[in-house]
Parts: sequence; structure tokens; C-alpha cells
Amino acid sequence: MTTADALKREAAAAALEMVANGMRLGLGTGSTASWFVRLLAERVAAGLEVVGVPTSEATAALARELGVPLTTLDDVDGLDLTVDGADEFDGELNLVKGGGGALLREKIVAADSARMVVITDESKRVEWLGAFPLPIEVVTFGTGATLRAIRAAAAGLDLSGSLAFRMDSNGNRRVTDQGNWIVDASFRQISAPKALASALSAIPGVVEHGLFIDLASTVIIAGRTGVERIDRPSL
Ligand SMILES: O=C[C@H](O)[C@H](O)[C@H](O)COP(=O)(O)O
Repeated sequence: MTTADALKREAAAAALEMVANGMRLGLGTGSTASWFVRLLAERVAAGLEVVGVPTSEATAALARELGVPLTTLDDVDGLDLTVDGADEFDGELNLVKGGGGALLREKIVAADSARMVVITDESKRVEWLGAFPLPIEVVTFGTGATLRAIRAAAAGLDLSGSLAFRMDSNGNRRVTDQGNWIVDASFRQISAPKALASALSAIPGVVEHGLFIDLASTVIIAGRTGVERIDRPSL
């Protein structure tokens, strides 16, 4: 196991301690969240009773393969806890997510959860969000108009940078689990994430964006010197 994997596993293990019998869980997407699913599966095999709502087809496949019982948001009345990774988090526990393309389902699931716990390693901690290109999920119709509107919204906040469609391994635009495309916006330093989130959400062709504002209740950071946990003060 690489050092990076070991840290991801440690963060996932710390989040697992917050899981109790009978919980309805949101299951995140990505290399860190998949460690949580693996460790959760071991506890399920040992008798823990939980149900999970996966945030992507990839996570659903992994959970099924490992025997984690799944459900949907239509079949439960909200979730107790979502555990997910992030591409960046700042001092206010605002996040950039969507590096794996799952931001839309991830945000729906997180928003329907009493708590969202983010599992990360030190490399994800930033002073300003934006060094990681911000994923923006857009409908496939009228992308010229959507990109112009994104540029205008960004310019209104003194932001600029390249907008690039995310591509798949075949050189085609990457299609998300919901059948949309993703635009990665290289804004570099997002000094007003809440304002940018609102401006992007107001654009008709934008389905969702990877700014997760006021959603994370806790961030768990695994580092070489141990595991740190930061809770959002109001929660
Ligand atoms: O769409 C993907 C998600 O937002 C991931 O949780 C995020 O990209 C972090 O992934 P990883 O744990 O692989 O760095």
C-alpha cells in the first residue's frame, strides 16, 4: 500500500467510528471514499446493520460487490451520515468536489444527510479554493451559451481562467452518471466561494457545481503525524 493509500485508509477508518448500527449512510465516490466502503463492508460482514445510498455507479458497483446493502433516497426519509472525499477544503470547511465526476449525486446525497463527514489527507487542505479546477456539470444542450454565462458570472467576481470540457479515455466528452458533461474551470483562487456558488447555480445550463458550501459538518484529515478532526462550529 502506498503512503497516500495508507492515509486515505486511516481517514476512512476514523469516519467509520462515527457509524452506528441502524444508520442510513451516504456513500461517497473516489479513491478515499472507496476505502470507507471497503472498511464498512468488513463491519457489515461482521454483523453491522446499515443501508447505504451510493453517490455514483462506481460506488454502487463496489458496495454491491462487497455486500454493503444499498437503498435509494426514495426509500428512506433522509440519511444519518454521508462519508465522502473532497478535492479541496478551506478553513470554513467549504469544499471543491467532483474530480471524479460525481458532484451532482454527491451534493444531492450530502444535502439530504444530517451530517456530512469529509475524509481527506493533508494535500487537500488549502487557504483558498480554486487551485483544483472547479468541476461544473452542464447539460449537453446549448453549451456555448452556458460557457458564456459561466465566464460572465466569473468576471462579475473578478475571476477568469480556462474552461475545459472533461474528456474520457476515448477522447470524447466525459458523460456523467446523469448524462451531462463536465466543464473544469481553472479559476486558481476563489476568494468568494459563496457568491460564486450562487452565481453558477443561477445559470440555466448549469446542473450543479463542485462548490460544497456549508455542507460538510466535519473534515477528517489523515497526515503523517496522525489524524486531525475539524468540526464546523455551528454543528
Ligand atoms: O467526483 C468525485 C468526488 O467528488 C471525490 O470525492 C473527489 O474527487 C475526491 O476524490 P479522491 O478521494 O479520489 O481524491
